[in-house]
Amino acid sequence: MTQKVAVLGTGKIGEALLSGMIRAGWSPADLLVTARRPERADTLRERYGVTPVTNAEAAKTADTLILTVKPQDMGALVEELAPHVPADRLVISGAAGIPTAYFEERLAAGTPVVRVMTNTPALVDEAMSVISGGTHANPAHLAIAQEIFGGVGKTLRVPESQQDAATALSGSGPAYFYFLVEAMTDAGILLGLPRSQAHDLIVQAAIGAAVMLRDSGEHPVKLREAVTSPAGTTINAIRELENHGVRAALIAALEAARDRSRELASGKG
Ligand SMILES: NC(=O)C1=CN([C@@H]2O[C@H](COP(=O)(O)OP(=O)(O)OC[C@H]3O[C@@H](n4cnc5c(N)ncnc54)[C@H](OP(=O)(O)O)[C@@H]3O)[C@@H](O)[C@H]2O)C=CC1
Ligand SMILES: O=C(O)[C@@H]1CCC=N1
Repeated sequence: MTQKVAVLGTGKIGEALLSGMIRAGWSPADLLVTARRPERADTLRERYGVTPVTNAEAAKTADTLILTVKPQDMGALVEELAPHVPADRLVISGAAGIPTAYFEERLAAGTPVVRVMTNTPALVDEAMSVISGGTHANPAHLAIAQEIFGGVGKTLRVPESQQDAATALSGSGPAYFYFLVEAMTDAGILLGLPRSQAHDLIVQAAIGAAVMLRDSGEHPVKLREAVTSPAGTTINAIRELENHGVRAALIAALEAARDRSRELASGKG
């Protein structure tokens, strides 16, 4: 961990990663951050003891640059960085959609680029980070990305051709579960429960189900069967979910997210 790492564009994902790296034992002295607004830079310095720098300074000083701006802001950032990034810097992109080739075409020839799709549970060290290397990324570069993102949760290496799908599943995934919790809490209110109680019941059901999915090794169908008693309550709910096409809606939703990730590939959004 003797590397200097810079997080460029430290917003929600950048901060989640930064805070996780510090929890995982990185020294704030080895971490640089960049922000577009001075007050944001001040907040990050006060909160984490890290050093705010300009994008150009980060490019010159850090061994590894992690780019966590929105895909729509990536073009401007890469243009600003290009004259300053020596070809031996490892560039990690955390942006949805944008392929490693985009960076390789715009940065010094031979620059190693790694693409990572993480998610917001990085804030609680439960991220799923999906990692792919570009043309010049060797196993050592991938290992650095794995070390950094492994500090905030699980990692998985995939061919870059699967990154848009991974973005639809795990990158956006937390939002689908929050959406379901929100909808089920509304259902609880319809059934006469106070909102806070409905929220607590659904959240604990979600946590219990998630831990069983992770720890039991059982297929989700088996776990669902164990809840679904013959002529019981659950099967009535499942029938309504099927009647309303929830399974088909989820398949279509994730396909739409995958397609949007592909659209973002140009960096223009
Ligand atoms: N949110 C999520 O769940 C996930 C997001 N991602 C990816 O992570 C990236 C960041 O997303 P997210 O954290 O949500 O977005 P945020 O808008 O929260 O963070 C991006 C930050 O970058 C700053 N910024 C933009 N341009 C520059 C620049 N040129 N120099 C310095 N800072 C700059 C923005 O400043 P300002 O505050 O002024 O706008 C902002 O603070 C995206 O590419 C997204 O695809 C990946 C997985 C999950
Ligand atoms: O919605 C988005 O574009 C980002 C990428 C994955 C999750 N959030």
